[in-house]
Amino acid sequence: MRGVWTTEAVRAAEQRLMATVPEGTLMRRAAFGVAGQAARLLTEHAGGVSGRRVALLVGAGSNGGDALWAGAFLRRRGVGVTAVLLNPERTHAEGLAALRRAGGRVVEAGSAGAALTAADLVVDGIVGLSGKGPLRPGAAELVAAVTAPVLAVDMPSGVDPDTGAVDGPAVRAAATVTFGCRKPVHVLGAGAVHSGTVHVVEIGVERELPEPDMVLLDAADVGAAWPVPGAEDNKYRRGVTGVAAGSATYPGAAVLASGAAVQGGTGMVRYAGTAADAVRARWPEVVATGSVTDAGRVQAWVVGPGVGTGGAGHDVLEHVLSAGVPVCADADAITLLARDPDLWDARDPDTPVVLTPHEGEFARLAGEIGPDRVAAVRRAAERFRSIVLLKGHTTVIAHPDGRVLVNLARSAWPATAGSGDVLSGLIGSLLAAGVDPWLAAGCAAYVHDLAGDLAAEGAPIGASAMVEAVPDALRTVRAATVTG
Ligand SMILES: NC(=O)C1=CN([C@@H]2O[C@H](COP(=O)(O)OP(=O)(O)OC[C@H]3O[C@@H](n4cnc5c(N)ncnc54)[C@H](OP(=O)(O)O)[C@@H]3O)[C@@H](O)[C@H]2O)[C@@H](O)CC1
Ligand SMILES: Nc1ncnc2c1ncn2[C@@H]1O[C@H](COP(=O)(O)OP(=O)(O)O)[C@@H](O)[C@H]1O
Ligand SMILES: [K+]
Repeated sequence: MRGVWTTEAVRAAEQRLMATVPEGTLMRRAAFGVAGQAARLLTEHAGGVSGRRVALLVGAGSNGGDALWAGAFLRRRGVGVTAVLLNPERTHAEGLAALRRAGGRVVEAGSAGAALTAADLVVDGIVGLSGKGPLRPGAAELVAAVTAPVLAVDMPSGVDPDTGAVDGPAVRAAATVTFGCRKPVHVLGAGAVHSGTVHVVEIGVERELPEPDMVLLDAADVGAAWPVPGAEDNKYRRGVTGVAAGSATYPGAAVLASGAAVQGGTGMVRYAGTAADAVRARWPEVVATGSVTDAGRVQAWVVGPGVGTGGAGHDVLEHVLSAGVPVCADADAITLLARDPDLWDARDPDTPVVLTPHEGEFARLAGEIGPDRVAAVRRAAERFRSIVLLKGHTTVIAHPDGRVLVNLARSAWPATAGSGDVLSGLIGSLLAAGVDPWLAAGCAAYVHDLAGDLAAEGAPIGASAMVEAVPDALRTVRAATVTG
């Protein structure tokens, strides 16, 4: 697992560390990391390092200081460096002196045109963790004139450091070098996209950090958590997943959710609903009945996709919530819970529930998300005493105790109709096997995204192709467990 820490936690850790090392040490370590990545990007985009040109956009604080020191290190490797000062009176003095000593040029924002046009790479040292709001007009004008790839120092300027929200002009980086650990800006919403490829440079601060505020799963974590049957297992011990999804109008939702549960490795899928024929036709291994009351015993239910929001859907949801086994409630089940909160009374308080809304369903259930997605999902998890998984390019999964797991999509190919049904089937499969519901949601989101990426291979796909690719995705994460 990789942690993500808020700026507040990073600053506190930085203060503790600063008391133990000589002044300027952390900045030089940070800048050395920036210079290394700058050299790598110059090689990639301009075919070499020596003789290439770099422009530094330098703001008023330590972020600008990092950029200036990085410029000084790049000078030693023969790079032509020009610093563009956005706020000359408040420029980091030691960093500026270091760059000048190393032979760097310095210009003010008004005369930056030539340096920006000639640059093979631009380093964004405008603003870092103290950033508030979008780029101010002077900085925005300079950034708009950039055509070369941008390397962001610590974070892309103009993005909110703690929410990743972009609310106006902001830097779009090819890569970001950050220090000690990832911060929310690197993994949430638009911030994740604006950060480009994120490189974490150790500067010592990482040793001072408390428990992370959010976590990201690695392939090896997912591989280790995904159940593997042992010699003692049989289909029942592996867990039986009930799927209450689909209808005569939407049989596809039933086929996709059931198929994903099969491919996710559950011992048996029991389908209950009016799309039984369609499910049997595509997945003969599924035991299908017409109603949840005839379904037989299951260890977890997936409920909602395509069941409709009328009386029949309402009754199905009520039955499933009162069954005393973990439930993944998706799609129409969420709309039903939003419309009729009394449905919650059917749930035994100890029954784990995983809610998997997309943004529209989330708004219906818990109100507008607002710019701070993590805070909104945390509030909803606490309010509904459920795991809440908010879908999107960044999937945010909160536990009622405040823990948050984040999954960053590899691509947007999974944004296709029926894709959510696949996710709910995978979650059901893990819940039936007894995997902790918060981890189950995180692992399913990871495998769902990976299956989408493997199926797509750079071309559009439908949700059925994602179901087909689940075994490949599971082989990939299991291989990472063995090798990692
Ligand atoms: N954490 C660590 O361990 C280490 C951290 N280090 C580095 O320190 C950085 C944090 O530095 P920092 O606190 O000096 O402030 P920083 O982010 O440079 O902002 C400067 C000023 O910009 C302004 N400003 C605000 N918003 C703006 C906007 N939208 N558009 C334009 N300007 C805006 C605002 O000034 P204002 O004009 O509002 O008074 C603000 O005070 C951190 O990101 C990392 O790079 C490393 O050196 C070592 C280890
Ligand atoms: N921009 C995106 N990038 C990556 N994945 C996305 C993006 N938008 C949506 N997704 C994923 O696609 C799936 C869509 O789910 P949902 O909206 O419920 O679809 P449906 O109801 O049609 O099945 C979710 O798993 C979501 O995380
Ligand atoms: K920056």
